[in-house]
Amino acid sequence: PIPLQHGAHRTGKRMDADMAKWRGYGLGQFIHWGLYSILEGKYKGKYYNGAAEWIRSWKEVPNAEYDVLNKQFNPATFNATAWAKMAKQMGVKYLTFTTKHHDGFCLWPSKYTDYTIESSPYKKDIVKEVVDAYTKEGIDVYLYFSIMDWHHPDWRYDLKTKEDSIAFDRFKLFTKNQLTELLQRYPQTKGLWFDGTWDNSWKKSGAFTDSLEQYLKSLVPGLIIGSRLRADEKGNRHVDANGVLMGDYEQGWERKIPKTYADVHGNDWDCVMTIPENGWGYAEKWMGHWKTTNELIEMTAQCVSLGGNFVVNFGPKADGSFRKEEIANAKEIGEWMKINSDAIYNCEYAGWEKQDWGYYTKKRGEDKVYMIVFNVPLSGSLKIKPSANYVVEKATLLEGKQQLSTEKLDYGASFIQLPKGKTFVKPFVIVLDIKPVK
Ligand SMILES: C#C[C@@H]1N[C@@H](C)[C@@H](O)[C@H]1O
Repeated sequence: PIPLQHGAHRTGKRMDADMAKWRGYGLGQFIHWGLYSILEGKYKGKYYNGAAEWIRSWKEVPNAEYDVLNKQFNPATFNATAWAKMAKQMGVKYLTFTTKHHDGFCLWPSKYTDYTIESSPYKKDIVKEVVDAYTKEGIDVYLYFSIMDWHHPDWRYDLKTKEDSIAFDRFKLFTKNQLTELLQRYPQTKGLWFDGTWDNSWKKSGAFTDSLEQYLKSLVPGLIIGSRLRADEKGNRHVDANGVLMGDYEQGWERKIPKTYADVHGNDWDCVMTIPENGWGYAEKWMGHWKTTNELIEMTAQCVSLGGNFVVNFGPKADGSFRKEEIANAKEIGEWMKINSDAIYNCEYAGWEKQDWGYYTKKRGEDKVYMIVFNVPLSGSLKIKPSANYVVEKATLLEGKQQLSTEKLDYGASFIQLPKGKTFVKPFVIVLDIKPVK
């Protein structure tokens, strides 16, 4: 291997209790809320053809006009408890919430800049309201933080001159101070979700990213940080020059899901996903296809079946209310999770040969495999092929507990017979009680 001082300091998964809990979440919620929510993806009647939270980068929007939106931000009817209760009903186990996005506006009263919620008519500490409300509902909170900060005068995309480096040194201290502030003000925080770390300035700061991660974990032992924070001393991100993951889990699955288990390289991972095709902050017009609840449930099953978590993004309006489509998705996912969450929470990759009807998940530490069925074959028989180290003792519909008959086939496969005459109109789960083969 290539000798590295600031590459990965651990190979393989983190195996402590905090990470075990993270591994078992299954379903999470992302929330993007900030000044961009005021513009709603449009400006002077023209619609931005990009992600709404990036509208400041659109040439139609003068930065000076965007940057004073803080004077308008006033979600007077914002109710963090209502958000948390919607999330609880949806069945999410963790939240990732934007404290500061690329525009540099802080939703907490940071003392390291005046570009914060205190400079808005709203004034109150939104991060605290959200952290407290979700924690009270038993949902773990992770704080999203953009390293790239378009508003800060010392931010640099690259370090070309001595002046760049002097400015960026100030910026790195500013960053460290803000992160310290977040962890000290919101001690319930379970982890940090970094973004905006793709530019050369950060890639050239490998040593700093390494010391920063170690410093943050010294402040909060057990803190969970994904692979987007670090760069090694050669400018590699996510994985170091030896291909080893830098971070507690792979954070590259943004709006994409691994195809096979091989794609996750034995790492922990989660997928963060928009309901429209792209766009995280509120946009009046969602771009392209809007994912249905069944699609979002299938993506959840797909992620958990490959050993990851699935995180659905919500983009509330400037007043803190959610659009009706997101409210419907949350409600319908919650109704499905109420019946089927056994197949999602604390489950892992089963390692059985994937079949066309859907996805397997395996309960961590138990002899139970779940079949999450999306495609019922016309034959009404679902083929399964357990891994050689297990035999199936019993097959039961999770909802209603009806036992299903099975028919042995060659090569260790079996058919599971669905009840005749029963039509399935929603994805459903079959529980397989399995026994290890001595
Ligand atoms: C690109 C990019 C950012 N990463 C996603 C999680 C959103 O925050 C988007 O703006």
